[in-house]
Amino acid sequence: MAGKVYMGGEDYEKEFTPKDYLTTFYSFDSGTVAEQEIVKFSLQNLYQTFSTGGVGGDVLIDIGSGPTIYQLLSACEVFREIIATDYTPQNLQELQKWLKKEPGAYDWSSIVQHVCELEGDRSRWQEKEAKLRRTVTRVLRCDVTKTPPLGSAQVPLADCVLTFLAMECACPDVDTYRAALRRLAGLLKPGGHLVTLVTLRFQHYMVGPKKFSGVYLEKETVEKAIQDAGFQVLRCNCVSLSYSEAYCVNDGLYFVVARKGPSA
Ligand SMILES: C[S@@+](CC[C@H](N)C(=O)[O-])C[C@H]1O[C@@H](n2cnc3c(N)ncnc32)[C@H](O)[C@@H]1O
Repeated sequence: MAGKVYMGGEDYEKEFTPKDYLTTFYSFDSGTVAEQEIVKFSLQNLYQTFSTGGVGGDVLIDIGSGPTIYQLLSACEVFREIIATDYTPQNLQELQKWLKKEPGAYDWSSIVQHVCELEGDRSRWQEKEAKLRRTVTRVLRCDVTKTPPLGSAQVPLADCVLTFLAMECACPDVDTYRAALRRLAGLLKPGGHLVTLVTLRFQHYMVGPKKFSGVYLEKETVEKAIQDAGFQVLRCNCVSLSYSEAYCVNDGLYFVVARKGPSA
């Protein structure tokens, strides 16, 4: 329906079309400049975090994975197991299509090649894809507004929780966002890492013709919510990058690496 703004769980299940989302935001080589710059910013920070940044370990849980795998490409070199999660069943199906190399799966090769270039050898991109497929062991439903966020799934405490561009879409207000971060802290071992990218001053984004809203967050609100959830911020990178206005209305991006304190 023209003009309707979608928000939260049920709307995602009914209205979110993975392929529309992927072609708008992840066309990369053939896409729009603003979206390409944001993917490059994400990949550079993820590469740094999971290489010289020293974040690694046994299990990484990706919260709100959506239909995307770009956020896992550097992490798969330093984690034994990755668990991808999302609210929306059709996103999990899209992920499985790529993981199982099924017909119609999204072509991530230009982004995979970019990550391999960052890591020093662009030619190993097919090896990298195979490595990621081996490392993602589970694809689970999740709802960050519920306790526990992964429902009845039995998962070990993780060494890292990754969540990119999801929490601001999942939470209608700051209190829900703060509570959701505390739930993510509960998924981590003490000393475990939170790695997150948040769109600042987010108003809405388009998935095909559908408009989805979320919570409007300032940098300071994100930082305080992370600290109040029991994390110590180790590294942050706030930039004025914004999406093409036709696709998403935000003003800036905030990348944060934080560590769960002993008492959290
Ligand atoms: C903008 S997409 C981000 C996808 C991907 N992480 C990326 O970096 O492009 C937002 C995602 O949040 C998910 N989501 C919405 N509500 C959620 C909730 N309550 N719990 C977990 N995920 C949710 C949606 O299904 C969607 O995949």
